[in-house]
Amino acid sequence: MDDDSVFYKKLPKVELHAHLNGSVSAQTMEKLIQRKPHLNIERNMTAIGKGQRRTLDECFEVFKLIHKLVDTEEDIHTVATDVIKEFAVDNVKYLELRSTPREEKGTGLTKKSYVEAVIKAIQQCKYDGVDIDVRFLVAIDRRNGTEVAMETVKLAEEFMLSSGGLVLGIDLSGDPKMLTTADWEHPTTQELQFWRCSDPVVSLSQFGSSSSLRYVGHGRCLLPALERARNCGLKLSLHMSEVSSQLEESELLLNLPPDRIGHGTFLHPEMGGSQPLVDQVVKHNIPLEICLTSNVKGKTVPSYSQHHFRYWYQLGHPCVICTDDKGVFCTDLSQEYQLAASTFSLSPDAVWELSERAVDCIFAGEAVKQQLKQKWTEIKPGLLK
Ligand SMILES: CC(C)=CCNc1ncnc2c1ncn2[C@@H]1O[C@H](COP(=O)(O)O)[C@@H](O)[C@H]1O
Ligand SMILES: [Zn+2]
Repeated sequence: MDDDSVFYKKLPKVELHAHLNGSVSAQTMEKLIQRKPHLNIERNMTAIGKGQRRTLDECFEVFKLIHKLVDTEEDIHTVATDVIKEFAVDNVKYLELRSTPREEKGTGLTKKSYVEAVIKAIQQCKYDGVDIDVRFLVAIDRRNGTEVAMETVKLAEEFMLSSGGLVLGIDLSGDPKMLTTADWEHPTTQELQFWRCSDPVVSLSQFGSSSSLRYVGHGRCLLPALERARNCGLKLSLHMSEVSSQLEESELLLNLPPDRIGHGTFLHPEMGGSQPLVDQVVKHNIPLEICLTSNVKGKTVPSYSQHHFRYWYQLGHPCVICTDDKGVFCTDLSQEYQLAASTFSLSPDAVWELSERAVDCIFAGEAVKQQLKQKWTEIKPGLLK
C-alpha cells in the first residue's frame, strides 16, 4: 500500500449508505457459494470488477443472485458479521447498515427473524469488542408496493422500540427504473383506467401525464408508509433521483422532508433537475449520500469527474462519501475517499473535514455524535501533521 492509500485507510470514517447484501465481500461470497454449490453461482457473477460497467438492469440482476445465496437466518448472521468486521478493519467508526427484510418460505426465514439476525450480529460484534458503532435502517423495496411498505414500517417501529437504539430509521431503495410500453404489451382496460396504490405498478397517465410509461413503485404510493415512519420517530433516508425522470417523485418526497438523500444524481438543473428542487434540499439542509463508484459502474453518471458531488460540494452542502454496495462494486470506503480526493483535488485537510462533517449527518443522537467527535479529535494529530 502506498503512503497515500495509508492516509485514507487510517482516516476515521463514517459509513451511512451500505446495503447489507450489496456489501458482501469476495471472501464471504466464497463461504456462501460453498454452502450452496447446487446453485452453480460463481464469484464473478456477483461482482462488477475494475473497469467494468453495467446497466442498472444488469446490476439489479446481481442482487437476485446474491439473495439466492443469502436465504437463511444463519446466512444473514454470517454476512452481517463479516460486513461489520470489514468496515471496522477499514477504520469505519460508525456504520448505518441497511437491508430489506425478506421472507423465504423454503428455509423458514421470516421478515422478523431476518431483522433479528442482523441485530444479533450487531450485538455480537459489540460484545466481541469490534471497534465500530453499528446501527440498522430497515429498507423498503419500492417495487413491493404500498402494503409491504406499510408492513415494513410497522416492523421497523417494533424494533425501534425493542432494540435499544439499534434500529434508527427507514431506507427507501430498489430498482427505480420505469418500464416502457414495450414491456407492457397487453394492458387490460382496468389497468388503463385505474390504479390502486396497493398495486406496485402504476400508470403515469393517472397522474395527468400524457406519457404511457408505467412506473413501478412510484413514491406516491409509498407516502403513507413514509409519513407513518416519520411520525413515529424513525429517520428517513430515501434514494431519490437516482435515474432521470423521477422529478415528480422527488418533489413529492422532498415535501416529507427526508432526513438524508441517497444519490440525488438528477436533482440539480445541470442534470435535468430543477432549481426549486435544489432550493428545497438546501433550505432543509438535507445531506446527500454520495456513492461515486456505484454511480459510475451503474452508468447513471458518465465518469468520476462528472459526478454531481462536485456541484453540491461547491455549494457547501453536506455530502457524505459512502460505498452503496462495496461487494458488488469491489470498493471500500477508504478507496471512495481517495477517489473523491484525486478526482476533485481535495487537500488532506479537506478530506479530514469531509469525514468529520459526516458525523453531523448520522441518525444516532447527540451523545453518540459527541463520542465520535472526541474520537476524531484524538486521532487527528497523528494523521494530519
Ligand atoms: C444496481 C445499482 C447501480 C445499485 C446501486 N443503487 C441502488 N439503488 C437502489 N436500490 C439499491 C441499490 N443498491 C442496492 N439496492 C437495494 O438493496 C438491495 C440489496 O441489499 P439488501 O438485500 O436490502 O440487503 C437491492 O435488492 C435493492 O433493493
Ligand atoms: Zn443505495
